[in-house]
Amino acid sequence: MKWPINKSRVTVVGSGNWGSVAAKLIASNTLKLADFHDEVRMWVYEEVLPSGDKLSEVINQTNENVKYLPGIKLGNNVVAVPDLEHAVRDANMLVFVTPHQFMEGICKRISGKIREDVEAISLIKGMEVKREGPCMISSLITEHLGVNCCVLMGANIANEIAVEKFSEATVGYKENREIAEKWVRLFNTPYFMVSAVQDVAGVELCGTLKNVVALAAGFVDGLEMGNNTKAAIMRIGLRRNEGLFQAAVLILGGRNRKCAEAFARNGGKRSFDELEADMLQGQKLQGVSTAKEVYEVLSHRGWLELFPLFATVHEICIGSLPPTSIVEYSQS
Ligand SMILES: NC(=O)c1ccc[n+]([C@@H]2O[C@H](COP(=O)([O-])OP(=O)(O)OC[C@H]3O[C@@H](n4cnc5c(N)ncnc54)[C@H](O)[C@@H]3O)[C@@H](O)[C@H]2O)c1
Ligand SMILES: O=P(O)(O)OC[C@H](O)CO
Repeated sequence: MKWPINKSRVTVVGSGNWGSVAAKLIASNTLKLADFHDEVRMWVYEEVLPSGDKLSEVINQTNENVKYLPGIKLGNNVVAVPDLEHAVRDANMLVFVTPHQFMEGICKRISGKIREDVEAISLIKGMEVKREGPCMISSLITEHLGVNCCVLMGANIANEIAVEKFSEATVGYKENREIAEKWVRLFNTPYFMVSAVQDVAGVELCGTLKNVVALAAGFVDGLEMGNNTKAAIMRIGLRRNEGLFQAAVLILGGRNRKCAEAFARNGGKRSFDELEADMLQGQKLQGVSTAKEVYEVLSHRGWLELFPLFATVHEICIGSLPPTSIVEYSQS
């Protein structure tokens, strides 16, 4: 039998809720695609479980991420690796899917320790704000690692994709259509339909800002204002950017919305840190820090009045405004 000489090796950097589902999707495809090695390494930020066992060892024994995706088999070709450098060193396709606040540290740790021919993709929603301005996570990866970085975003709640309910996502790429199509083949399944567009910034921004919109929706739910109010808040707040966010606002079933609902129900008396710790069992909220980052960018540029929804969400999150402001500002 003749094997292709240049088979690609994939490593998933991250093993939370979406990271584990991404590994499952990819592993189902590498078994079928002749130009990929079957094995998919998944970097695990090591944790000791209440049983005293190490998470990475339990994943390899049970083929399940018992903490972040319990009850779902990842595929026998997924190998959990707790050593970050070991996880990435042989891969030429790196899939980044950690909470965004950890990415800069991860990039610094692996800089100079990856193959020269690496192609990267980010599934991460978030941004870093520097003195020079905002930096989306795909740009952060490119800057630190010197690699091309696509993005994959969509109306994707990981737990639903894990049980193979139909959904879709978009790969955003800069120039190389061939690479984008390779990523599409790696992720696409009958229940996860992936397409590609030549627009990294648009795809990544929609995915990222959706988490702030989801907080606004959660505040309205917590105030028990109903669906009409929720739709009105979205439309008024985003009127200048309606088209951009039409798809994003549909994704309201996730963790950001849920925690924001609890925050508003408690009248803002319990912080998001507390709610995250109580409600998410180690999973991380991205919307609250994204709201802060977006606020800093808007404030720096003098654009706060142009994006009242984003500004109000941040001020509610930090306790400068009560949750009811999400409705009041729209009425003014
Ligand atoms: N979960 C979803 O439905 C979903 C869907 C689409 C996109 N996303 C995005 O994917 C990204 C990753 O989210 P997730 O759901 O896979 O993660 P998660 O919130 O479920 O899990 C948190 C992860 O962070 C790890 N972690 C904790 N402390 C760490 C540290 N100091 N350094 C490095 N890692 C640490 C944990 O081990 C765990 O793997 C986020 O940007 C999120 O917005 C999530
Ligand atoms: O659970 P959330 O709120 O982080 O949302 C999950 C994804 O970002 C939805 O696309």
